[in-house]
Amino acid sequence: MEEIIKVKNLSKLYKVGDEIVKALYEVNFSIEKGEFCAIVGTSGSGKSTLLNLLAGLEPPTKGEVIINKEHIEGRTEEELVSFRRENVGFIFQSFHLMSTLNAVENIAFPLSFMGVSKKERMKRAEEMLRLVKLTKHEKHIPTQMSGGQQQRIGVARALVVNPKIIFADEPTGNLDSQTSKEIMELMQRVVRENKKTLIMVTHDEELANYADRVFHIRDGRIIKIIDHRRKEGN
Ligand SMILES: Nc1ncnc2c1ncn2[C@@H]1O[C@H](COP(=O)(O)OP(=O)(O)OP(=O)(O)O)[C@@H](O)[C@H]1O
Repeated sequence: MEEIIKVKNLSKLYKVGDEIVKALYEVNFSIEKGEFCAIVGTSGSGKSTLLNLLAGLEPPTKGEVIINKEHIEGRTEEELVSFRRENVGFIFQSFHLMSTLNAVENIAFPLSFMGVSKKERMKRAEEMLRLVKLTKHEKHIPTQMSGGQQQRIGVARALVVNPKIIFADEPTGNLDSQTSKEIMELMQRVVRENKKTLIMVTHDEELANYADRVFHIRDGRIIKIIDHRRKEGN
């Protein structure tokens, strides 16, 4: 199995007044290509901090983040911008769709920064629209779609750039429980079919169980890792 993410002794400390907050403290793990991993914990446990360090959105205080055999800690902001563009897709809690663009244009949007021709952008966006089963809503702008449909567009948009890793921070935080399950099933399916690696942050243990492995985090430390793959005999 190919290792896509490895972290070694990863820590993020914040100084607040005279106090040092250990948002993340000496964390070690690795993730294989094609895994769907959930990071679960209560508010303030360090989930978003971990996601931000893995995605190269923030530098660690100490330790190593190795993505696809390359160290990303210690890189300049400019280098991180191109690292993210080439390797990473994001799915957000509040969807972050462009209100004036329709469904297919929203999906195509990230490709406009990558020198892809308009014809090719639309072709790839249409493929993603089919993947998330929203072809009938191609021309709908975000306000003409439900929350669940908007997040399916969010999933398609994250995939259109063909990233190695997709990060999702509370992707169903704004959705009802039934729609949340549908989005989890969609993410599980597209990750499997497209052999993508997905790292999702959630405070919801039930939704976390859709993942192959669940990392439980408390006070900035990983306290246990539940592996569902073993149960299935894989
Ligand atoms: N910029 C910052 N300055 C100081 N402390 C911070 C900063 N960012 C996060 N923290 C602290 O680090 C700890 C972990 O925060 P983090 O945002 O990672 O938690 P979380 O598990 O994602 O929480 P939530 O579910 O509420 O988003 C918390 O104690 C938080 O107060």
